[in-house]
Order: sequence, then C-alpha cells, then structure tokens
Amino acid sequence: MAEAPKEFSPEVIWDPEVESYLRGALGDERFDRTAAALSRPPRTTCMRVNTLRTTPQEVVARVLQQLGPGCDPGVVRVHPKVPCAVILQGSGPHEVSYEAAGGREVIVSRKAGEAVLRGAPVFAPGVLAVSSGVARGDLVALAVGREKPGGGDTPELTRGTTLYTCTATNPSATAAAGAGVAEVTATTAAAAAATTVPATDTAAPDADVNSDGLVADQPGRSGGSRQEQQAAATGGSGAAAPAAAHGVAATEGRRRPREASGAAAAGAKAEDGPAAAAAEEEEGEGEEPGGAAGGGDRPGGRPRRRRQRHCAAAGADGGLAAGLAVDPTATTADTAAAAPALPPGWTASSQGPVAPRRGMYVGLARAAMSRQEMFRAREGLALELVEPVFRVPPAVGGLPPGWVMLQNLPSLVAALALDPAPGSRVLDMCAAPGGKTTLLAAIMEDQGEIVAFDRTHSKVSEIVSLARELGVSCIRARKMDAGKALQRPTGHQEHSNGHGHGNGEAVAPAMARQAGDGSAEDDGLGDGNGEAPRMGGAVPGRAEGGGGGGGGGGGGSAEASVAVAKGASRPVVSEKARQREERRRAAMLRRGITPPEPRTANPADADLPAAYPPESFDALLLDAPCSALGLRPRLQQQAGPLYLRQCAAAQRRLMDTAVRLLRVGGSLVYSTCTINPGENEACVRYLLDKYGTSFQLVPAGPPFLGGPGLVGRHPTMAEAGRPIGAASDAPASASAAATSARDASAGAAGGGAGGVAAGGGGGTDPARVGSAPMRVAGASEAEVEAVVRPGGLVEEEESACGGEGGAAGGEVWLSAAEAAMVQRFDPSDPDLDTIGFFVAKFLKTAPVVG
Ligand SMILES: C[S@@+](CC[C@H](N)C(=O)[O-])C[C@H]1O[C@@H](n2cnc3c(N)ncnc32)[C@H](O)[C@@H]1O
Repeated sequence: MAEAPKEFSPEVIWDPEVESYLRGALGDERFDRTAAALSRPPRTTCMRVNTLRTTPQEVVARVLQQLGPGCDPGVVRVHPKVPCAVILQGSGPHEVSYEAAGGREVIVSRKAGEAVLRGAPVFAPGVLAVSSGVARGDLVALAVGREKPGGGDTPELTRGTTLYTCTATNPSATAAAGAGVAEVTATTAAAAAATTVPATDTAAPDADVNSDGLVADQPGRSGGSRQEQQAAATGGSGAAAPAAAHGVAATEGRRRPREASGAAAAGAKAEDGPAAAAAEEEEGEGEEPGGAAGGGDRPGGRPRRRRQRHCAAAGADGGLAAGLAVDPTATTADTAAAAPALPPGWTASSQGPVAPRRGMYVGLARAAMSRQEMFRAREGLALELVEPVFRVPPAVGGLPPGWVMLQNLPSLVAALALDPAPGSRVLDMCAAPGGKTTLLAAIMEDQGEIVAFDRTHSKVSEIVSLARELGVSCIRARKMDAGKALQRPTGHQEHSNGHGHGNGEAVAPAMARQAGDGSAEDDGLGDGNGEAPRMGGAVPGRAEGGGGGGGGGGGGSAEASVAVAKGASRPVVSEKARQREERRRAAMLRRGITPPEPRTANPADADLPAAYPPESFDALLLDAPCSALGLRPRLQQQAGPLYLRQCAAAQRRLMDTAVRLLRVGGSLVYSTCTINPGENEACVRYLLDKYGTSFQLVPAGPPFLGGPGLVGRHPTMAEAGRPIGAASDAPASASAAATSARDASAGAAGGGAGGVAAGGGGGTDPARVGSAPMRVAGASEAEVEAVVRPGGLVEEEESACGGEGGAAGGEVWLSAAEAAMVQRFDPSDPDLDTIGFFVAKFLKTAPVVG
C-alpha cells in the first residue's frame, strides 16, 4: 500500500464541456468550491419527523436518550426554520492513521465508497481489490477505486484484483525469504516506499479468480494491453511496452509457504477455513503454456484458470515499467535484475500496477470477511468502518417505526413551499419513492387526496410501502408517465393503464441511468435525490444512496389502508421486468432493507382515471427527474452535455402538462436536485416565457433557506469556451442584486400570490422584468432582445441545455427580481451544507389556452 494521505481530497473529473459551462455559469471560484463540496458528504444528516405519528421534540429526546448521558446534546437538534426536521451533526474530514493496517488495503467501487462517506459499511459486491492475505478481523486502509477515464462508471480495477502488500526489503531479506518466494527488490529510494512484491502466485491462492471462479480480467493478464493502457493513462509511456515484452511467465500450482508472507497471511489461512482450502485445491493446477500473453481460452473449453502474477517493481530510473510478470521459478537474483521500478505510490497487483489512490482513502476498516470470501460472496457485510474520514451521527435505530425518515433538507423545503391545504386535491407528478408525497400528506393532515405518479412500476410500490409505513391514507399512487396524464380531446385518448411507454420518451432511460443515486441494481430509473424511504429504525447516513439504490419501502406496520393497495389489480409483469424486480429485491436484501411485497400485480389504483382533464388539481408538485448534479458525495461526475440537454427537454415536456392540469388559482412547485442552470433557471424562464399570460413566479417559501437563482443570459456549454463578454462575472454581481430584490419581493409577496409577475404578455425579457433593472450578463439589451424567445433559448439555435439537439446558442435565466424568488441550494454554502437543489413556485392566474 502506498502511503495513505491524511486528507480526503479526491480529484473528481468532470466532462470538459460541462465543466466549462458550469465554470462560466458560476464563476471559477464558486465552481471550484461547489465541485469540492460535491465530492464530500454533508456534515449534517436530516431526519424528517412524521408529524402524523410524533413530534420533533419527542424524537430529539429519544435520540438523546439512546446516545446516553455522555453525549454532546448539540449533536441533535430541531431545525430552527423547518420544525419537522431534526438535524444530526456529523464531522469530517478527520485525519486517520492507517498504521494499524500494516500495509493491508481494500479498494472499493465508487458507489460503495460514496456510501461509506455517508456512513455505510461495505458489502461484498462493492469490493474490487484486496491486499493478499487479508483475513477476517484484519484492519485495512479503505480506498475508493477510480473509474476508467471516459469509461462511464467502469472501474479501472476489476473485482477480484489482489494487491501485493509492498514492504521495502533489501536483498538479504529477500534471500532469507527462502525457496518458493521470489521477491522483487526495490532498487531506488522511490521504490523503497512503494514496492517489494511477493511474487509467487500462491501469495494469494485465488487472487485472480473472480466470484465466478474464472480469471478476473483476461486482458489485464495478457502482459500488454492493460498495462500499456494504464501506463498511457498515467503518462508512463514508453517504458510500458518493453516491460510488457518481458511477457508473462509461467504460473504454477504451488503453494506459497505461508510463513514467508507473515502473520497476516497465516491469519488468512486460519480464517479462510475449509471452503477456501477446497477452492485452493480446485484452482491449484493450471500450468499456462509458455507466456500466455494472449490470455487465450482453451480451445473448445472453458477459460483456463490461471494464476499468473503481474508485478511491477521499482527500477533505477524510477519510471513505470508495467506488466512485468514474475516467474516464480526465477531466482531472486534473476527477478531483481529484471525488475524495473514502480513510481512512488503505485502498487503491484494481479492486474498490473495500480495507480496511487491519492486523496481517495475513506477510513480504516475491519474486514468482516477474508479476501477470498469478499470476492466469492455475492452479498453480505465485508468491511466495517473503524475510523472513518467522515463521521456521520450515531445511529438512531431504536426509534419506533414510522417516526422519522432520512430526507434531504431542501426536499422538505420543496414540499413545504407548496403548502397544500387540508382537503385539497394534489398531484405529485414524479413521486417515487414518495418522500415529498408523504410530507405533503402530513402537511394536509392526511385529509384530501394526493395523486402520485411515477413512470416506474416498482417505484410505485415504494410509494405504497412508504405511505403504509407512515400511516398515511390520502395518497393514491399509480404508474403513469406524467407527461401523458392530460386527457386529450375525445378520439385522442390514450389508455394509460400502467404500460405507458412510447412516444417522446427516449430521454428517460438515459436519464435514469445517470440520475439514479447509486441504484446499481435499479430498474434504470433513478430517484435522483438519494433519499431512501426508510422510516423509523433509520440509520442516518446508511440509507441515503447507500452503496447503490435507496431501496424501497416495505416492511413496517401497515394498519392504515392506503388507497393504492385496493382496486382490481392485475398481473402486468413481463419476464424481463420480473427478473429485474428479483435483482432489485436481492440487492435490497443484501443491504439489509426489507423489500416491499413481491410485485405480482399492478399497484396502481384501479379507481384512478387513465388521464385527467385540464384544471384537475389544486396544487401540483413537479419534482422533476434531473441530472442529479447536486447529489453529494459524488466521486465521479459522468454527465455529459447531451445528457443535460435530454434532462432539460424532459423537464419542459413535464411542465407543458403540469401547467394544464393545475386549476386557476392553484400553485405549482418545480424542483430538482441539480446545480445545472439549464435545468433550473432556464426551465423557469421557459415556463414564464411560454405561459406568462397564465402563470407568475412567486416566492418559493417559506421556509427560505436557499440562495437566489442565477441571473442573466448565459453562453451554453458549446459557447462556454468563448464566453460572451464578461459572462462569467455575472453571477456574483447579479446574485447580490437578486439577494436584495429577494428581501423586497418576499416581503411583498405576503400570502404567496404576490411577488413580481413575470411576463404578463408572453415573451419575457429578463433585462426588463421585475423591479431591479439590470444589464443581462455579458450581452447588451439589444442582443438579448434579438435572441430571446419563449423557453429562455436563443433564436436560431437550440440551447445546449434546453434544446433537442442544438449544440450552440445561449440560454436565458432570470431577472434579479425573479432570481430572488427561487431557492438555489448551493452545496458549498457552509451554513446550508446541503445537497445542490433548486425550488421555484408559480401561481396560475388564468387558464392555459391550447
Ligand atoms: C427526483 S425523483 C422524485 C423523488 C420524489 N419526489 C421524492 O421526493 O421522493 C424523480 C422520479 O421521477 C420519475 N419519473 C421520471 N420520468 C417520469 C415521468 N415521465 N412520469 C412520471 N415519473 C417520472 C422517476 O422514476 C423518479 O422516481
């Protein structure tokens, strides 16, 4: 293991176009702060108290009671502005000493790492690489693996990789190691810090065998390609090829003398037990014909199990010479002579050199499984954090069921801003897993009706489960593409019976894949806000995005009859969907979450209409599927420009339906969990410009916690490299104007119907709207007037964020007065310390024509 850095400081790579656009939008300094904040978890955890069951004060008292007399009472408190929120205080990053790990290390997947940062333990499927000889009970340094550059969420390391614990040795120590162990001797000072490799394959009997019993990554063992790639990726260049040319020497069936690898390996032997021993026997053979560099499978047979070790060692020049496979039959002297150096921080592994994990260490952990078990198991606890870099508040698992749920604070703000009256009829267009829906129900004192849509069948079950768990009865959930929920004139009516996929939805699957908050086994549709619908018994930090998939509701006492559950349900599940559901349930079980009842029937309420006539609802929440660029922590930012455009297009389509379904006089809240202005301010602009005769923007609160929105016209991603005028200066100055305008407008808004009307005649010019005349960022008013059209887009070319395919153009955000009325939660604001989030509220003043 390389020297573990004391500080957590991951380098998160963004798509260059997206980064450039966001830098332009936020300014360099704010972007850097934001990006850093996004790579870390918030220090506080928010529990929403189910006020239908208990009070926040009661929750605080119970938590303190559980924490015991010695605990700091400041660790739990009721939020001063959001009385239904109880805040638990965490801390970090902490300096962690990894000395106790004695060089042992485990590298986990990004998703598992993100879950760890929020307080979760590591489950077996999240483990990618383990030092040889790690046994149950061992302390290990826990690091997060990087993703392949440009490889989506494909990790650089394949699950099943064995790391070779590298301790500097000297030739005499090597000689003393005895027969059967070839050690590569570090010959430079740099190498001394990095590497000495116990090179016989038997150092880890099944190290390169994955959970299916096959060689984990054939290309990586070819002695060439993977190492060359890695060398290229790290600038290792020229040295790689000659080193690879050393080729792959033989492997064997011999066992490493355990005593040669020290106590840890001996421990592994003792702990691994008969199963591991049997596996060793099974894999003990496998002579690879001379230099199996191609990694070829046996002709006509299953892939040969191989045990070659690719070790990299330190050479005199300190440069990378990857891909050297050590022949265990070679003498120490031979090997040492052939061995070039790994640069400092690099680690030898069964897949070749592994890049330094600088800044990616997340804590000291104790292995709950041996290395072999971690790789073989498909589920189960693999590692528990002993000394995490970020400490989440202590668990509050003892609270009665249905008392609290983990929910991000801004999510509460969105529902509270809508503030539906008891007895009203509300539509939650994108409701699963139901966090905001159930809060709306609590605000309505469970009186009235909330229709809750989600386009994903299994997620509708989650809404049902959560409502049951909370004892809410006014929610009626059904599977529905909310964009199709508007009744069309007779003759055009689609039967929205729960199968509603099809036209215009190409966007959603792509969005879902990326918007999902770690739902690896999910059905592909992410909830985007990282909230797991777990009530009562919640363990802070463990449910939110924990290792993939918030999971569903389920379990819980279900005294209340949820309207969703009744009605003539019928089987609608295809074989593919059934398998997907099975995987989803298995994943939930692995994480210790009780899945909802098996889905055998459509959970949709059969009493609900297939679609609704215009003006059907008193209040409407559009918590839109989005790019989720506000979620924390994120150790990889994958969103590309096309994806962001797709998100914005889908949001506008949903807005087009929302504005019609709401009755005149009703309120609409639009929210996202992204920092992308193209999905936030530009979408508000779209609605105001297109429906300005029927809608006005009103203050999105109380409570008011977030900052103002972004002001002005802005270059798109494509233009970001050549900003128009001083565009990047705009946010700072404009937000100051917005802040002062905010106070004025929020005060003037009174009961929510006030504020500054945006529009009132179609095509809003943000340079003129509102009380604070302003110069639109970086563009003259004439320029703006020339280009603005409904939708906040620039004439001629579709906005990169809002259009259906245009790559250039510009987008228009808000006037200062408008910006003051929305809430933009900045994840880098230390006082807020929330995820990135956006909330806007509109009042419908007249019917939408057409
Ligand atoms: C941000 S999440 C909603 C979170 C939810 N409001 C809560 O607070 O728990 C967005 C949800 O929208 C759903 N969704 C995406 N496109 C949809 C559509 N066209 N119609 C209905 N639901 C959709 C996704 O399945 C996802 O569950």
